[in-house]
Amino acid sequence: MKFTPLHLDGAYRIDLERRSDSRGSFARLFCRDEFRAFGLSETWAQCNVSHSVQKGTLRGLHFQRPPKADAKLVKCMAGAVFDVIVDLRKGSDTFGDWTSLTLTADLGEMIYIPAGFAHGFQTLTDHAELLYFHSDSYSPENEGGVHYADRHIGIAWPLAISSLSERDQALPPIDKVEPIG
Ligand SMILES: Cc1cn([C@H]2C[C@H](O)[C@@H](COP(=O)(O)OP(=O)(O)O[C@H]3O[C@@H](C)C(=O)[C@@H](O)[C@H]3O)O2)c(=O)[nH]c1=O
Repeated sequence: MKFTPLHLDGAYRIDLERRSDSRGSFARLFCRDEFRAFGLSETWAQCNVSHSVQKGTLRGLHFQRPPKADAKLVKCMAGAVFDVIVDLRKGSDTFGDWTSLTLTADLGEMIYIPAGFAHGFQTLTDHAELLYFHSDSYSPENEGGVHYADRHIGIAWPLAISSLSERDQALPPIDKVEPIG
C-alpha cells in the first residue's frame, strides 16, 4: 500500500499495490502493521456500504463526537465520487479547511480520515458504491454535521446536486458547530 499525506494533517490518500497475474489481481485494503507505522487506526469497529443511484447525489458532511469520534477509511467499489473532508478539530491550525480526493472503483484509491473531521461526497456516476471502515461504532446520539454549502468552508462541488437528504439540507453552518475534541 502506498500512503500519501494530504495537506490536512493526519489525512492520507492510500493507493493499492495490486499483485497481478494471469488470473487478475490481489491487493491489501488494510494491514495493521502498515497502518501502525503511520500512526493510523489499527482496529475497525464497523464496516458499512452505501449505494447512491443517481450521479450528482450528495451525502454529508457528517462526523461523530467523543466519546464516539471515529476515523474512517473509505473506498469506492463502483463508479466514482468526489470525496471531501473538513477539519473540525479543536485547536487545529487548519480548522474549517477542506480538501478533496476523487475516488474511483477503477483505480481503487482510498482516503483515510482521522477523527475530528467532517466527511461528505458527491457521486460522479450513477450507481456509485462506497465501502467504509469505522474505528468506532455508529452512535446517533453523538452524530453531528455541517452544511455542505457553507460559504465559509466554500467547497467547490463539481456537479449540480441531484439528490440530498432532508437531514443534510438542514445541517448547520460551521459557525454553529462546536469544534471536535
Ligand atoms: C451511518 C449509519 C446509518 N445507519 C442508518 C441510519 C439511517 O436509517 C440510514 C441512513 O443513514 P444516513 O442518512 O446517515 O446515511 P448517509 O447520509 O449515507 O451517512 C453517511 O454519510 C457519509 C458522508 C459518512 O461519512 C458516513 O459516516 C455516514 O454518516 O442508515 C445505520 O444504521 N448505521 C450507520 O452506521
